[in-house]
Amino acid sequence: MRFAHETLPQRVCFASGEAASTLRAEVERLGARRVMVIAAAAEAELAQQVTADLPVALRWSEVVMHVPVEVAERARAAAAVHEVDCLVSVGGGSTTGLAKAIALTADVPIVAVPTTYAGSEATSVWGLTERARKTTGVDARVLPRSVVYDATLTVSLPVPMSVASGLNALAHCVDAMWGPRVDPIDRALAGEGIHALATGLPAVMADPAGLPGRERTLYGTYLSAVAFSSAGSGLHHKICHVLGGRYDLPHAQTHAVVLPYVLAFNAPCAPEADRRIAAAFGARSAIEGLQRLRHDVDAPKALRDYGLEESDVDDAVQAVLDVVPAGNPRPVTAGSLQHLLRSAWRGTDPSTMTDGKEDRR
Ligand SMILES: NC(=O)c1ccc[n+]([C@@H]2O[C@H](COP(=O)([O-])OP(=O)(O)OC[C@H]3O[C@@H](n4cnc5c(N)ncnc54)[C@H](O)[C@@H]3O)[C@@H](O)[C@H]2O)c1
Ligand SMILES: O=C(O)CCC(=O)CC(=O)O
Repeated sequence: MRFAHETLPQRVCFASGEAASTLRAEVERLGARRVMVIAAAAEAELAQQVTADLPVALRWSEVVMHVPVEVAERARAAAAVHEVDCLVSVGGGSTTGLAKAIALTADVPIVAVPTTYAGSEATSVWGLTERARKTTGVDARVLPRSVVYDATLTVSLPVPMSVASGLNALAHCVDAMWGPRVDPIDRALAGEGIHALATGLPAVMADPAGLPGRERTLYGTYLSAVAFSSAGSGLHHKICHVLGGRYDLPHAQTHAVVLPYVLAFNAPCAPEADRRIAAAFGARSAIEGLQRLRHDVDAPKALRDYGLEESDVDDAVQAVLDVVPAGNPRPVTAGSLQHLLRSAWRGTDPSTMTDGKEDRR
């Protein structure tokens, strides 16, 4: 066996019901005196609850999904004017993403308090959108120094958003199985992540106010993000980044819709991934396990429901072809991508994707 796996330096605190005291301790560990709290207006109350004891120099609420560069520039300028020495993000992936955009140029530490299952808090991946093009990169400076997971903060996340966001996390696990830098440790983390999410999300559906399902989903989220960050963006993430950046589609729902199509496309040419994903779901095949979960949680079904026009599909195919990751288990052609995206647009049965016999390497 030969591989090198990089474990990222980060403290992770699971602290249900104790975000405020845990966050304060984490900020004190960093010796911070001038904290910038980043929270969207919708999460202002949650943020106030957990940051009341911090030495706050600035509260920032302009948060936009996919982090447009002009929003990042305004936040960076404010952070500089207020001489902040620590960024505390309280919110979903959009909020964490803005903190990362600031840390990328200001080199100040982030403490992240996630309130969705996007997983950005546990990756060193940043994303910025400029003129409808989403650029992503990897930089050690954007990895939050500490993460505080408090499941009570996710109880207010509506069930449909919880499902979509949890499937965003599941997509990190699945895409990690064939990501460009995947190693056996990533696969092990991704398998445990799939198992946690596949049991956590139905529990959230059954009891949205209960903590066990929320805690399990957060645990799966963390594992998914570590696996994804190490393995890198595979075909699924590249497709979703094009759709999110170019057509401003909602991030989590886009992931939730596209995932079964990419899985159905790649699995026939990725037998080990198929076997591991199936085992994590307790199913005969990866796609059977994913489709069962999607049915049980009433997952988002079609891109046409989330703002993509049918006439955008051809344009999207060309844009994705430019960013297909090297080493995808199955060769990607304009024709296969066209079929994949058109199927995802309509929400047709993913098992109608071809079985890949003609492409098997
Ligand atoms: N860099 C990474 O590794 C990474 C990973 C995943 C996602 N992302 C980025 O994250 C963004 C998407 O994140 P997201 O899907 O979490 O969306 P989001 O952060 O935009 O949140 C979605 C919605 O949920 C609301 N919300 C958040 N927490 C809530 C709560 N506890 N209760 C009620 N409402 C709540 C928000 O106000 C918002 O309206 C995208 O820009 C994506 O690119 C980055
Ligand atoms: O921060 C980003 O926008 C890039 C990484 C990312 O979005 C992961 C994902 O697609 O869920």
